[in-house]
Amino acid sequence: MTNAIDNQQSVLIVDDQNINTLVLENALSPLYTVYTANGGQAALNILHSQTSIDLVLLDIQMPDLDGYQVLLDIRQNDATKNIPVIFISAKDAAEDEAKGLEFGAMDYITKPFNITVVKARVRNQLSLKKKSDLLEKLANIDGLTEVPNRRRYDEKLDLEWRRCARSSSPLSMIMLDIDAFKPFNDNYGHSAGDEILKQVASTLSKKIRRSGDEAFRYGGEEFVILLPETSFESSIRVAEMMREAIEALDIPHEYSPVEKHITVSLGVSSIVPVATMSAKTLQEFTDLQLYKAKNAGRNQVQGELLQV
Ligand SMILES: Nc1nc2c(ncn2[C@@H]2O[C@H](COP(=O)(O)OP(=O)(O)OP(=O)(O)O)[C@@H](O)[C@H]2O)c(=O)[nH]1
Repeated sequence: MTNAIDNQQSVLIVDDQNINTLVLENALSPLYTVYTANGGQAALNILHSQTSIDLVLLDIQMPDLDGYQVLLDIRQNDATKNIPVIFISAKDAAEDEAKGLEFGAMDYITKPFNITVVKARVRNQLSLKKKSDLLEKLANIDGLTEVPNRRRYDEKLDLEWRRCARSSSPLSMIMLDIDAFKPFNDNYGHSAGDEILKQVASTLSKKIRRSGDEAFRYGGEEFVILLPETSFESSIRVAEMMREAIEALDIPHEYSPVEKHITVSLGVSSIVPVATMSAKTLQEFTDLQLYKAKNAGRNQVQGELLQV
């Protein structure tokens, strides 16, 4: 295995014949980070680990899991379903190639292969992968604040809801809304308002320490933070820390009825999700906590455990 270099794309070569693996590895490792597996199960072990793979070169006939079974697993798994696969096989009949492509492979190379052609096809697939990764990233990021957007939040909420339900662990949510943002915009101007949104987003992102936690722009001047596997008490502490951090920015707001600087209100809730319930239940309950914080005078955290 070659050491990963920053920004270098990664290729996983799967073949039970060592000689094929060696030839491919020699040709590709000067250009990419290369991983190798000598069977289907070994390939899935690599793909299911944290390693990020950009392309799989997959043999079809292997003694344990064959290439079709590996490809099926790749497509069924959320974390791997978008990884392009090139079949590389001695099965060289037109119907084998058609079957491989219909199965979901992006390309099909027959053995014995010409290494220059393999390199060109690998380069083409990796170039497409780079573009689709970029589009995926842009589709999930809020253009103004550069934090993940509502679309990404909807996906993540659904994913974490199901994950926490499986492990019976709490999922917590914080909803945060800037206080008196309308008078800020009205008096300081819309672009000054945009700057505040950027500063709030960046402060929230800095305050997020655990790897599973994430802040999203929910819409307008509202943000939502998801904290998987986090207790209600811990989430209240995180919310209070965020409130203090934004207040500490000390951004003047002469027209706020709350303080003479920018403040935020936060609602917090937690639940141990059950698969039969909708994740929106938690969202609506957290929104209710935010409403309580606004009604109780703003610049504060309100929360309640959601029990089923
Ligand atoms: N600058 C800027 N303003 C935005 C953006 N999205 C929403 N807003 C403004 O956010 C303000 C939200 O105002 P309201 O919902 O009345 O709330 P508020 O004045 O913050 O009052 P409370 O939330 O009750 O404290 C409106 O003036 C919107 O125009 C944005 O992207 N940029």
